[in-house]
Amino acid sequence: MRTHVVDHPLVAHKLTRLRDETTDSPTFRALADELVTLLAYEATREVRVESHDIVTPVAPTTGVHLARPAPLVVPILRAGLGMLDGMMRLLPTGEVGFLGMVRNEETLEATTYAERLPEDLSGRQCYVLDPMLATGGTLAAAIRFLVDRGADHITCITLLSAPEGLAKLEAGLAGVDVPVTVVTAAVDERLNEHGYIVPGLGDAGDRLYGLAQ
Ligand SMILES: O=P(O)(O)OC[C@H]1O[C@H](OP(=O)(O)OP(=O)(O)O)[C@H](O)[C@@H]1O
Ligand SMILES: O=c1cc[nH]c(=O)[nH]1
Ligand SMILES: [Mg+2]
Repeated sequence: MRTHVVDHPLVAHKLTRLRDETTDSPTFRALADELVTLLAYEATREVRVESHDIVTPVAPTTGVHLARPAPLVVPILRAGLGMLDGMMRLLPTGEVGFLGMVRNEETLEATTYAERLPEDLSGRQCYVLDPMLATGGTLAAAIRFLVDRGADHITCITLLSAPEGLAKLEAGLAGVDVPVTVVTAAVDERLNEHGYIVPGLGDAGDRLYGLAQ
């Protein structure tokens, strides 16, 4: 597993505003949207392209276009939905599959409550969107879903990651024969006793969409 921390002053600036507890929901949504577009630029560095002939007003030339099958973008509900538009701005011809997952706040175990993915992901590049990689349980389960269906290249985009979660994810991927990359805006200090990222930004889903029942 590779981890790529996007080191850019605009990312750091927007992330600081996102973390601030005084940032309201509309601003939080706008910042998450802007941040994911900046991260997506790095995350799509290995997106597959193929040669494509065109004619400019001056001369014929050969460029590239995105290869088929189209990449699959997978937001993890709820909070990953806040990253979807920002991602699709860069990959408008991508397809979208959905995974609904929630972490039990006592046991910190993730369970899946919704799944709408193509049955066959053979030969597909997948981009998983989830703002928070805390214990890593949610992303580990999401990656397993995609690998079981045949995905052969997986990139996870997160806004914040915890060192414990990155280590757990890497250990859990031992024996998985698919390249996995995590692209993140920051690796924070640690998890607290409730499994929250420190300093973090709190509950991403709640800050995007309000308190869950
Ligand atoms: O790395 P982990 O320890 O698994 O935690 C991370 C997960 O927790 C949050 O989701 P949550 O369960 O709060 O659901 P929500 O998006 O509906 O708020 C977050 O959006 C991640 O999906
Ligand atoms: O810090 C955290 C950890 C898990 N989920 C969140 O939304 N925030
Ligand atoms: Mg939540």
